[in-house]
Amino acid sequence: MKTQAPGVVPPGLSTGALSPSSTWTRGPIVDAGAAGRIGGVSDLLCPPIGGECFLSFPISCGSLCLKHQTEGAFIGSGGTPFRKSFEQGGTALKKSIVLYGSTTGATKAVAETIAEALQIPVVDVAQCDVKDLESYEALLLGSSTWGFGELQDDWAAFLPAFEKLSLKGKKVALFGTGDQVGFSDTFVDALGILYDAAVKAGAEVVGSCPVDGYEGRGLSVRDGSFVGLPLDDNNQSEATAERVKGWIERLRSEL
Ligand SMILES: Cc1cc2nc3c(=O)[nH]c(=O)nc-3n(C[C@H](O)[C@H](O)[C@H](O)COP(=O)(O)O)c2cc1C
Repeated sequence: MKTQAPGVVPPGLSTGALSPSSTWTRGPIVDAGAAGRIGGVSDLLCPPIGGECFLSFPISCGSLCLKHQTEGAFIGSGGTPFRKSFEQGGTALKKSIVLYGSTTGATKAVAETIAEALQIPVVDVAQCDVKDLESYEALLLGSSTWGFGELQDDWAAFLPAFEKLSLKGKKVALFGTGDQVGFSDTFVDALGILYDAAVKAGAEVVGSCPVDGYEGRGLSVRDGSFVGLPLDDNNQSEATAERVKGWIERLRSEL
């Protein structure tokens, strides 16, 4: 860790109930990925240590860490408080990767958005060596659905190798794009296929979504919820950005 000279909270950032100038000092610069990312723009780096808490947020020149002497302090951006993350003890995001299959680019675009927001690698399943997945603690799997309820082609080719993995102790989150009007009975069925494969391999699947707001149903609905994040750029493109954003925020606490 490198340490910086004392400073103040950069302008434009809210420190909640705390004064940005009187009590905050600029702390060490930390590799945010190594320290763990928790929520929104700000990242809580670790739980209180010796009565201090350490918080960071990405800014254009990197990740700046602020140190405050008061337990329970929080910092946020855009009005989002991070006290909740703080109270949860600052769990770091597991070592995660996004793996996607996409034929016309819709799922690829979502995969890249998710990977960028979580600052984790993203790989096209068509280019993936299954051995490369073993070192990850969490896999975010994306696939579109083709035919009538079939996995995207590259995913279909990869599935036999994927099914041989042991995913015991690992977490899996699923997302996918589909068309709930043209294919109302097989809407995002790929999520259901990947869900079954992940559960069979011993993974814990997180990131389910309520069915509210969707007309399509199919294999991806279990116990009244989608097993992952369903997206429909064919009919509800205006909802995609918000759905992705909300899902990412929930995932941060589930991964
Ligand atoms: C021939 C064809 C079959 C499709 N079958 C389904 C389907 O069964 N279920 C579904 O939800 N979407 C289905 N879709 C819609 C695609 O999954 C959707 O357009 C998706 O966003 C494509 O994503 P990609 O570009 O990442 O492959 C189908 C589309 C086509 C053209």
